[in-house]
Amino acid sequence: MRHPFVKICGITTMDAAAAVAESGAGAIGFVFAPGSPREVSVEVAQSLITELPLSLETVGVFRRQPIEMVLRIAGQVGLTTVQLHGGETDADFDRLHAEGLDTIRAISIDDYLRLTAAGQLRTEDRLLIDAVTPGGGERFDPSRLTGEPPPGSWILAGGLTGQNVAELVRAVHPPGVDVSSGVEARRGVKDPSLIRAFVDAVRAA
Ligand SMILES: O=C(O)c1ccccc1N[C@@H]1O[C@H](COP(=O)(O)O)[C@@H](O)[C@H]1O
Repeated sequence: MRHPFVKICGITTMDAAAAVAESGAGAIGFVFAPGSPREVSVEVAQSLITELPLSLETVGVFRRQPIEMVLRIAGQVGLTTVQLHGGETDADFDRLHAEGLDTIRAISIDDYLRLTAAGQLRTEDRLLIDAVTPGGGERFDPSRLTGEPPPGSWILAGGLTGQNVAELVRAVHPPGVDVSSGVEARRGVKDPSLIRAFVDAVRAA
């Protein structure tokens, strides 16, 4: 069986970045959203990325920030991928693609179901489906997705941990999973052993 792709988000230190690289995860996320307990500076993200294997997808997470700023930071840091959490337009995604960036459109489960019912969901976007408050460790009932399986290589997020991810993978079969607060020793501080345990749990599912 093919295991889901794993993204570990909110990395701010070298020991956590090394744990992500060694764990076999497919992507590492850096949060540039002001006010987040995981916010990282351009300089720190640059220094972490230079130590990472080229095979790892490097994702910048942004929330309601101008697209010019997103593009500037992506270029400075050397990101492969941009994850947007609201305020973006379809034209913003087209612009990012034109600049050679991959994208992830983060969307709450409520908005996903609403847009799907209205026939307004862009099916070409790689979706990250989350609860309502990103990075808050909040979960949603995965059975809400079973009637409306998302298109493409979508990513399940929201309150995942090394304890619950295997059961969710078996129940929902997401192509990808994403974790942030569920691999933290305390708010905003990653625990390398929890990162490794999370990836191991996904592989054991
Ligand atoms: O982590 C944050 O503080 C954050 C801030 C702004 C936008 C997104 C943020 N986090 C994203 O939330 C999901 C799920 O996180 P969790 O596992 O429930 O804690 C993840 O994609 C983070 O990138």
